[in-house]
Amino acid sequence: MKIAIMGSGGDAPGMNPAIKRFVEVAYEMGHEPYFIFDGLEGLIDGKIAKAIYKDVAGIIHRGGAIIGSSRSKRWYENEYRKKAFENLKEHNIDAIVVMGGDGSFRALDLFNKEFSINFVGIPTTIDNDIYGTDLCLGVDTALNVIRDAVDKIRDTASTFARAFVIETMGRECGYLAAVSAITSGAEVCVIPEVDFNKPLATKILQKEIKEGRRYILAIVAEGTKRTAEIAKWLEDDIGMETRVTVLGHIQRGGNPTVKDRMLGFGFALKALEALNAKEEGKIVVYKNGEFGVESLKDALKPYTIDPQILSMLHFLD
Ligand SMILES: Nc1ncnc2c1ncn2[C@@H]1O[C@H](COP(=O)(O)OP(=O)(O)OP(=O)(O)O)[C@@H](O)[C@H]1O
Ligand SMILES: O=P(O)(O)OC[C@H]1O[C@](O)(CO)[C@@H](O)[C@@H]1O
Repeated sequence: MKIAIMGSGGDAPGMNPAIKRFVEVAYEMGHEPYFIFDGLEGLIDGKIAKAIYKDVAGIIHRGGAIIGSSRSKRWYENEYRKKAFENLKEHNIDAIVVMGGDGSFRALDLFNKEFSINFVGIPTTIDNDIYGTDLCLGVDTALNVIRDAVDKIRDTASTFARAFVIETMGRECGYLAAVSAITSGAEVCVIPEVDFNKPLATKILQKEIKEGRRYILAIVAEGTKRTAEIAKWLEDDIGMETRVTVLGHIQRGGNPTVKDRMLGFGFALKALEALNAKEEGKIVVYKNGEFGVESLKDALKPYTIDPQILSMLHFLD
């Protein structure tokens, strides 16, 4: 088979190890690997090329994706999807492996329904908001970037006796904020999935300050849109000078961790195995330490954060 790999939506560390493994294993299995550059935008513009071993040499440690990614407005119009199909036909591509989030899976599903181009999805997003997989590619590296940032912020917070509000990415999903708050020992965590009990937090923090607490770390998920409000509350009601740090896109960068390299390898291998087994429109998942595939319908179900993680958030109760 001629199989192309592409990135789509937000990039995530681990894409390069996945790309490397994809090319190597595709050749081992007797397939011809291709690259689609710059995501759906590149697919529309015909940025497609055969991949060779040399392309993937020395990329294992690099964040981002050597093949690029994009969000595409044009993809919503049929005329551009038709153009994309013609580009694939020109190269006789049989199937696509797409590294992306739920939006990208929807995009490829629509394409498959219209033009019968099979695809397999690799859940790739730092948000960890895909149902059925314990981890998406890139999450572990993002968590380590956040851990490093919070450790550094703690140094200055404790020196200056200040409160810090640290905003994490994740869209509507509070996974990054929750796990970061737990593993960094933050005093406050505000995520979309849990009601934040402000009166209780006020009572506890005021008591702790009386007893000598010098600084406060508050981790707020971007999806709550409460960063400014929490900063004002810490300053006005809790009475501590407060600063805000929005971590932003640094969370999407950096050398992939060992975990993300291993996940990249495993996801790529499973994606190719799924295509060999003639699976149609499946999503690769990593569950309880094993790689498997699930239907797109399942992958698009609303994600849930592991209740064990949520239960660990009750450190303010
Ligand atoms: N329902 C849809 N139908 C067709 N195409 C879609 C749909 N949703 C998204 N897409 C296409 O897929 C692209 C990627 O989707 P999106 O921007 O939502 O990122 P994603 O894959 O969910 O990843 P991330 O988690 O990083 O945001 C969009 O820019 C758009 O071109
Ligand atoms: O890179 P962009 O298009 O600004 O998107 C940012 C969004 O993408 C993500 O990094 C990944 O989905 C989200 O956490 C964030 O809200």
